[in-house]
Amino acid sequence: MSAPTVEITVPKTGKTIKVSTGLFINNEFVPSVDSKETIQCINPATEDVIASVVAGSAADIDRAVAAARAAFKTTWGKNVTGFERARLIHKLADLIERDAQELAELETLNNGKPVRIARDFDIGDSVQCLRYYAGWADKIAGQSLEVDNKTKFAFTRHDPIGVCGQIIPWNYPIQMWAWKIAPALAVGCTIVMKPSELTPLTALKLSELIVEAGFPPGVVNTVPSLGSVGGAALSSHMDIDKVAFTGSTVTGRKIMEAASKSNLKKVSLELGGKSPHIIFESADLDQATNWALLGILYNTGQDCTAGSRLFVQESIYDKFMSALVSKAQQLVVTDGFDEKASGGPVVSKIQYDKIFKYIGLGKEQGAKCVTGGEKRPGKGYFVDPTIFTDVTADMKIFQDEIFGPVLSVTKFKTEEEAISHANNTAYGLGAGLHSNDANQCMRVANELEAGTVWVNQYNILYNNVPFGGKKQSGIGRELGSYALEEYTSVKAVHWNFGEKVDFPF
Ligand SMILES: NC(=O)C1=CN([C@@H]2O[C@H](COP(=O)(O)OP(=O)(O)OC[C@H]3O[C@@H](n4cnc5c(N)ncnc54)[C@H](O)[C@@H]3O)[C@@H](O)[C@H]2O)C=CC1
Ligand code: BAL
Repeated sequence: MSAPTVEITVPKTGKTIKVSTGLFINNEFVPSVDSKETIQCINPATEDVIASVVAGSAADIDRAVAAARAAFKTTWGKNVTGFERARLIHKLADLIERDAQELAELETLNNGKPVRIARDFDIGDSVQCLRYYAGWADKIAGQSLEVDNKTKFAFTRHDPIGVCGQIIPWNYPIQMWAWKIAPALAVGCTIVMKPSELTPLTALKLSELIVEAGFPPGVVNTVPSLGSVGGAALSSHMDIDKVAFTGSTVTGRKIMEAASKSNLKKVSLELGGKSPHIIFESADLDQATNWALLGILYNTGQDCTAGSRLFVQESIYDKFMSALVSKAQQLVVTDGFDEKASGGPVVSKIQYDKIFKYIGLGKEQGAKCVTGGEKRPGKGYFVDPTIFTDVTADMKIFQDEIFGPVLSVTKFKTEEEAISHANNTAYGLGAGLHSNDANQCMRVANELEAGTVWVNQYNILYNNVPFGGKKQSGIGRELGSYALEEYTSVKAVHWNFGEKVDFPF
């Protein structure tokens, strides 16, 4: 039996896109084994239901894992050359590039982000990410190690780790899909992908491209499911070798616990943040205001590296803040299909309510809201850029990840004070600083406790540069050659070509 489909007409091109709303297993769309539950996909700009997709069960995860294991043992894993893996990944990248507009519009409908950004940045980067890892696929190599010049040597193999569960969030549904599958496929792993229940549509559409690219059945499988069902089943599965996750720190802890209580699978976690962004008095103030706004408002603040705590040196504070607030008020937050949109709605009612809860807490705890912070009338989960000043370290808006367009600003006097404020957090994902003093840039970058530090810029990532967190922002690295280590298992082979052993020894 095949799975149902839904026809969705996207506003910009007026095209009608057919999306399968079932599970994608063994290169086919199929209904659930036992679940009658569905997940409703909402357009956050209008609050309309776009589609309902299957809510996969634990039994569906079992079926997908079995397909992935069979492929790993037969058509993928060590049974396919790196050259062939590269060819297929390149083909997938080409197909995504071909369908970029359609995919972008579907992404905007379900996630809310501006279609221009979805197409040119999220999808543009995803295509590059696939091509970057396609380049690695035929270059996965171990080491040859001298242990004894006469009778023995050793070498290592970098084997694919096996079947990988990949659990992705809703803030970058296509891009996180690409970041996860590209390195895994490049080294020869097979995949069971669980998209976020809030944004499953593009992962289902991308699954069609997996077939068209020519990947063998079972190499990539997609199971839309609730986190507490499908995500939990993947994390505790006895036949999954690795779980890669992007999402909240709370869920990251659950995944690690489930992994430790099941088969001790390898886990990589890309979690939350409360990233500091420091503006020193020598900075180019016009540029620094632009980067500060991009840091907090890109993707409507729904970004794990959002520069949500801004520290501004006292001597430039008034001038900087007046420019920052005036620019923030010029940004257009509206339906992502509107050409003028710099930002769209936040993804869901839950996220909208969470953001306004924190805005309320900021006001209650004595921070000064200098722009935004009010609900708009009408439909859609729109939150205007919101800036709080006079924020102190004891306030909730200073410590907690809000995941919305809400900036906390704190004034500082000295470099030491700025560093101390910046590191006063349980998180350690991103950090940024602006200064024209090269020695200061180097000193401060060295002191900041974060997996990524941006100097005189913010939030710009490249596929060849590693990304990940320290402290409670995560474990492991994505992107760059570092991500390959997350998906490989190193085997040491010791070879004897002459040494004899006496018996009894
Ligand atoms: N670091 C990041 O990029 C992200 C951070 N977040 C943070 O998390 C907050 C809550 O958002 P949520 O959507 O609830 O995040 P979440 O961490 O619950 O969801 C992310 C993914 O984890 C899955 N999941 C949920 N519970 C699970 C479980 N027990 N086992 C395995 N997988 C599970 C979800 O289905 C989704 O696919 C946001 O307000 C934000 O602060 C959310 C999304 C991305
Ligand atoms: N911007 C990096 C990925 C994330 O926010 O989840």
